[in-house]
Amino acid sequence: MSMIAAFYSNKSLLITGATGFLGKVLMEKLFRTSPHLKVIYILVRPKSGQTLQERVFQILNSKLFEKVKEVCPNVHEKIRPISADLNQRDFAISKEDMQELLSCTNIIFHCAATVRFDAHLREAVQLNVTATQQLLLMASQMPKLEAFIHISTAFSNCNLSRIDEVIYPCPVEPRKIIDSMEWLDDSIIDEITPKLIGDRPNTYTYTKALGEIVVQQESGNLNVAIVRPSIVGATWQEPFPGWVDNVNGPSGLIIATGKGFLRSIKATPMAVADVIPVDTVVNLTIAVGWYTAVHRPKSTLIYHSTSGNLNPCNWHKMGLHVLATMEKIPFESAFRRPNADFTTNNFTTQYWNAVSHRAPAIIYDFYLRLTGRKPRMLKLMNRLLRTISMLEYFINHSWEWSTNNTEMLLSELSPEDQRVFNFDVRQLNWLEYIENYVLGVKKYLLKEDLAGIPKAKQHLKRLRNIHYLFNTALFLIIWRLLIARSQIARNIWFFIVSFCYKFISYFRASSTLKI
Ligand SMILES: CCCCCCCCCCCCCCCCCCCCCCCCCC(=O)SCCNC(=O)CCNC(=O)[C@H](O)C(C)(C)COP(=O)(O)OP(=O)(O)OC[C@H]1O[C@@H](n2cnc3c(N)ncnc32)[C@H](O)[C@@H]1OP(=O)(O)O
Ligand SMILES: NC(=O)C1=CN([C@@H]2O[C@H](COP(=O)(O)OP(=O)(O)OC[C@H]3O[C@@H](n4cnc5c(N)ncnc54)[C@H](OP(=O)(O)O)[C@@H]3O)[C@@H](O)[C@H]2O)C=CC1
Repeated sequence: MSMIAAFYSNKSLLITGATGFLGKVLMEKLFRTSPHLKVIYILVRPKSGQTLQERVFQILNSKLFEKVKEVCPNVHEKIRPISADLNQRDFAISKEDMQELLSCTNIIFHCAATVRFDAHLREAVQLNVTATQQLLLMASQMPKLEAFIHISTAFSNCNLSRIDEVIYPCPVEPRKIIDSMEWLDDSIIDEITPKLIGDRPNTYTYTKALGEIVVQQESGNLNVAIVRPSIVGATWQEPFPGWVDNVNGPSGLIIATGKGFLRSIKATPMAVADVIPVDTVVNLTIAVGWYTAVHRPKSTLIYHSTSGNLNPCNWHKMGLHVLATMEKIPFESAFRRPNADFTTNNFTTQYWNAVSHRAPAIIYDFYLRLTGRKPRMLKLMNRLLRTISMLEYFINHSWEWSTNNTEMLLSELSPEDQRVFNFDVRQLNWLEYIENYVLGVKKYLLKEDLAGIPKAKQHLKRLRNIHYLFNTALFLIIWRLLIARSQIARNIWFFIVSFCYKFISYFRASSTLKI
């Protein structure tokens, strides 16, 4: 019997960010391994015209939750959605709901955040710092609370190259930042943002670092722990391999590559691709919840959920595996054949952006115009290039994360728990993982049917022929123009033609002699 699973039985949990990528996998695993847990409260906001109930219904009826329904048929009774907006005072939770949360919650998993790299500092501070502070305040009024688990990111201190499982200070105290956001206007915030974030690449990593300091400073007597995942990717094993449902991190780039939009990207090929499967992060998080509640460590422990120091894979290897898988399992209706490469300096990046990204988009838009349709490819390409420019920082640096606490926790688990809540990334086979990832992107994100693979292959063959035809035509046109304008080109042309003529004559003569 798993000790961790037994621990969560009869517990009331509170999860923020449960509708997000990580939150959903966390809920799924908790229900599947501890079907006797009492209730999971989730803080949800109405979104895209959907009520809370509709959002929960959609999650429970998704493919991800299929296995849960087998072991926990009354799962819908055990999820209690609470209307909340983490941007509002007291999260805009009703008095009755607040009362219930305060009196019943045993464990909190705080996953909600804005993960956008371009979020305005005010918005990022509100969600990643102020909301964390408010949640800690709520937690301090929960008499039954046993543990508070905060999900941060391994990149919160990405301005350092070696990162230990400790909280690093920031020059300006989070409380001062929170205060200033209340009275500074947007234009001044815009002006001071670069100075505040310093050598971090965006407001996301900066505010996640502030969030950690808030956890450290304001947790009082609570049992608190922080989990820091690196780049979270599709599931490795559970509930099934390759599940993913958003375009963040590598997933969007896998789509852009498979559909033939992305042809080159500035990267350091030998830099570590610190991708970590979402189920590995979730297993660690659940184990951390158990350990923090049961063993009550004296200080706030930080756990790195990273792959680089235990089972490294670099971008070159990852890129090759992605492309090789796309040969076998192509995506449908590709714009061009998937054939991406890494560039290593700004000049070649700009060159390939012009030649391989913008030029084909302009040509395609011209074709759309000719056929009476609305041009859209250049706009799409520019958005993709903007997205890539924001991700580039993470594929051009390497970090070394220590994982002492994570390894300590693994050694504390019983063999059964090590199996059920496996977060030992050393067992990950990258080749297999990437194949499943690409397949998962195709099935769960793009919703493409595997029966369409032969047609997709046919389409790629057609694209290859168009590519050859286009290149040959382009070569002939350029050559023709050169011959018309340059004596040197004409001389080269006559030299090649006479050489070929002589070669054929010689070949003919020698074959006649043999007879
Ligand atoms: C020799 C061999 C060679 C072989 C070579 C082979 C080469 C090829 C192999 C290729 C594969 C190898 C793997 C390489 C992976 C590298 C990944 C590194 C990730 C590092 C990540 C993170 C570390 C930190 C981890 C954390 O701790 S945090 C979690 C991560 N957080 C994020 O990843 C948020 C990012 N995103 C945003 O910050 C917003 O998305 C924003 C960008 C502002 C746009 O924002 P905006 O333009 O306003 O609008 P959106 O609606 O958001 O999106 C607008 C449009 O862009 C699309 N799109 C959004 N995203 C992405 C995305 N990723 N990739 C692509 N498209 C995306 C979206 O589909 C929409 O398309 P559309 O609808 O227009 O068609
Ligand atoms: N994905 C990754 O690569 C990594 C993620 N992390 C961390 O993991 C955690 C989860 O990330 P992930 O699941 O990928 O992110 P998602 O963007 O998928 O999920 C974010 C969650 O936060 C919720 N949320 C956002 N704003 C509000 C709000 N105002 N009120 C209530 N809820 C809100 C979202 O709700 P809604 O559905 O309503 O938008 C959603 O449930 C984050 O803390 C992130 O920093 C760390 C490292 C890497």
